Amino acid sequence: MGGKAIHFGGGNIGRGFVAEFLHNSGYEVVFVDVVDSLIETLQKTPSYEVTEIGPEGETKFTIDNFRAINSKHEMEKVIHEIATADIVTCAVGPNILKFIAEPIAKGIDARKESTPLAVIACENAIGATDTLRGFIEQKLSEDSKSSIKDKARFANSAIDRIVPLQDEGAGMNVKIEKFYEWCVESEPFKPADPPAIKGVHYVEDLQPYIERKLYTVNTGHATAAYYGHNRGKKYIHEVLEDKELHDIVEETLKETAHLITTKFTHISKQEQEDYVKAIVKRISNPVLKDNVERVGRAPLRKLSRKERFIGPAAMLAENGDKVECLLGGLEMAFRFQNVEGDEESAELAKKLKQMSATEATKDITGLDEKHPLFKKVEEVVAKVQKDTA
Ligand SMILES: NC(=O)c1ccc[n+]([C@@H]2O[C@H](COP(=O)([O-])OP(=O)(O)OC[C@H]3O[C@@H](n4cnc5c(N)ncnc54)[C@H](O)[C@@H]3O)[C@@H](O)[C@H]2O)c1
Ligand SMILES: O=P(O)(O)OC[C@@H](O)[C@@H](O)[C@H](O)[C@H](O)CO
Repeated sequence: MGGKAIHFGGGNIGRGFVAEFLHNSGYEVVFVDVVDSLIETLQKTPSYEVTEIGPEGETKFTIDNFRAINSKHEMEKVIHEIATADIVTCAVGPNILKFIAEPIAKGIDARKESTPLAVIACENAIGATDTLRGFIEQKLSEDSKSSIKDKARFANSAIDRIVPLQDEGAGMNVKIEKFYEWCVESEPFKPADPPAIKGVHYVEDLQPYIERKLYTVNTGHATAAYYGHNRGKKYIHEVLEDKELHDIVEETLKETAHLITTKFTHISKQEQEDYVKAIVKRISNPVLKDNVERVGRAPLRKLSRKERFIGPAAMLAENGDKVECLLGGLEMAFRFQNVEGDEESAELAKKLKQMSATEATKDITGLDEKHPLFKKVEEVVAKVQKDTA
């Protein structure tokens, strides 16, 4: 075990989850970020603490054996590190993948290692590594493209662990829930073994894992966040303490549970019910103090075609199944406008002002006008537009 892992994004999930696992598996972690203060602090800090909060109390881990590079100022260094690394991971947000592709491509071009680089994107999105790969391929030399299997292997992943915003003054330390699930595709590494990262669950077929995660954990979370924001709640656990909103979250997850158990027939109704129960318990945890604005952040991304509302609702509507609760959460997501510090929420407000309901539905959700869900979503958009005019 051991080796070197380059991790893009020294934020919450990066420091708190991905780096913890890589560190505990013997890898030296090189953080790459664009925030000067973050990189400077990491460079001055020999170690930081990850505190896992579970039902039986807290467990602390010390993370050391890391370095940090600012890609805004030292791109050549980043490229050199990638050329000599074993693994590249990232947790930067799905919209940032296009910006980190160039140094990865140049690092792959410069590789002389006999083993391929493992590239694993750790974002809340379906096929995030494939998306990153697409951007990387646009920047790769023809030589690397023709021998890509020898130079890099790309595996999608599904990553689940709640890392809330950290307390002011916490420095680099991260408070995190004890529960975790990190599933990674095994197929792309064959015939070699996948990277030895303790705690990673390698799977042949990631689709059921990522869809179940996004359309249960994140659909439930987002429903709570958008209703909560609308009702003036500060934290997710406060939303779940409200009986009416608690029921709304549970009813919404019955709709997505129907989709999951009919689409992936190896997941039984009982198994999905237990999964939902565990998730409602996780997001109700008051110790996490997870802000509704963090969970609702970037509403345009969350309202897009494969995301937590439109993704499951579209598939359910195609089968003529019930989507009313998902539409309720969707309405609240459309109402998440002009939230301080959230650029997408301002852009959402602008789009809803400037476009007709039909145009806004097409533009924001990516739904085709002929799709069986389209009219229902268009009605929601028109209603929000009328109320917020
Ligand atoms: N926090 C969670 O509970 C959680 C759980 C699972 C998955 N995720 C996913 O992980 C990703 C990151 O989430 P987070 O909560 O850690 O966010 P975060 O904002 O705490 O961290 C993102 C980091 O990426 C950095 N970054 C931005 N642009 C960059 C660039 N061009 N190069 C390098 N770094 C760059 C930011 O400066 C920041 O430090 C998201 O896709 C999120 O959906 C988060
Ligand atoms: O990270 P986002 O913005 O896609 O979604 C916000 C939260 O739902 C998310 O970060 C969860 O905490 C996480 O996905 C739990 O595994």
